[in-house]
Amino acid sequence: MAVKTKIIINPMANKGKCGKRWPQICAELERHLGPLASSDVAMTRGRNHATQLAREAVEAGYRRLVSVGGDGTFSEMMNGVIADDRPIAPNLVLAQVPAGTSNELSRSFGQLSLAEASKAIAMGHTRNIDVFRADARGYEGNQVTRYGFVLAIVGAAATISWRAQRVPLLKRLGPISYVLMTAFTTLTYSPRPYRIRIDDEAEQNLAMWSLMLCSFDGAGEGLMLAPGADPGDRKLDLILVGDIGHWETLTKIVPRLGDGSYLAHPKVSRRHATQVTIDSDRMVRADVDGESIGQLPMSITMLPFHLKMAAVKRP
Ligand SMILES: Nc1ncnc2c1ncn2[C@@H]1O[C@H](COP(=O)(O)OP(=O)(O)OP(=O)(O)O)[C@@H](O)[C@H]1O
Repeated sequence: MAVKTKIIINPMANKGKCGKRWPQICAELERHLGPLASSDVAMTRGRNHATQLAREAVEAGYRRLVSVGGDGTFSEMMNGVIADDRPIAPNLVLAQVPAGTSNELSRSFGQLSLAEASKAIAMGHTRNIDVFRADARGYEGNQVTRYGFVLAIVGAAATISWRAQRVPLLKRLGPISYVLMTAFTTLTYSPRPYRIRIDDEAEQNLAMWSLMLCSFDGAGEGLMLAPGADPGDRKLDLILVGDIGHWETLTKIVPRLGDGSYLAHPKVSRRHATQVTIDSDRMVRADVDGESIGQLPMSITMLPFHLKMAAVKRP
C-alpha cells in the first residue's frame, strides 16, 4: 500500500513568498508524487498550527509529512510527531520543501532546489537526524519543553535572534535586521556568569558571551557555526564563546561566523556533549531552532532515537 503523504504549508514563510509560490510547488510535487487530494494538503493559520496539523495527520494514518516553508515550520511539524520523548508512530518519514528564509535541512542535505526536494520525497530514500529536548523557563514563568533539530542558543546570540524577530520593523527588513541587531547587541551585551554542567561532569562557573549547541553545521542565513557537525551522530557540538570585549567580538567573532573561522579564537571552545544544563543569576534568553522559547535555566538532552528525513541518495 502506498504511503500516505500530508503536505503542511506555511503560506507566510519567507515573508509571504511561500504562499505565492504554492501553485508552482504543488505542480512540482504532483509531478513526482502524483495528484494530491485536497485532504492531503493543509495550510497553517498561525504560530504552532503546524504542530497540531502534524499530530492530526499522524492520527489519521499519514506516515510521510512534508513541511513547505522554512526551518520554523519544519520544527513545529516535528514537535507534533513527538510526545513523551519518542515518535508518536513508527515508520514516520519527514521532509522539507525549502520555501522559507532559512532551510537548514535542505541546505545541509544538498537539496535546496524545488526539483531536488520533490525528488527526495518521491525516491523513498531517507537519512537519520537527531532530535534534542530543551526544557527552559517560559517568559510567563511556566515550564517550556521543545524538541529541536538544528541548534539551541543562549546569551547574546539568543538576544539577537529575539530582537530581530520581535521588533516588527526589523522583521520586515529581513536579513538586514540580523546585521543591525548583531552590531547593536554585540556593542551592548556584556558576557554573563553561567553555571554549566556538561554530561556527568562537575558544574563549572564560566563567564560567556554566548553558548551554542549545534546538531547541524550551519544555521540561519549563511552561518557556519560548527563545520563538520554530523546531524545524525547523537551528539551535539557545544560551542562556548567566552569572556570577550565588545569591540573584539564585533571585529573578530561576528565576521567569522559565516565560515566557522571564529572557532580559532582563543576564547572560543568546542566539544561534544549529549546533555547540558545551563543557569545564570542574570536573565538570559534561550532560543531553539530560531524560536525564542524563554530563559534560563535550560537543559538540553539528546534523545535516543532518530527521525527519518527524505533525502536524495548520494553515491
Ligand atoms: N499562517 C501563518 N501566519 C503567520 N505566521 C505563521 C503562519 N503559519 C506559520 N507561521 C509562523 O511563521 C514562522 C516562520 O516560519 P518559517 O521559519 O518556516 O519561515 P521563515 O521564512 O524561514 O522564517 P522567518 O520569517 O522567521 O525568517 C513560524 O514561527 C510559524 O509559527
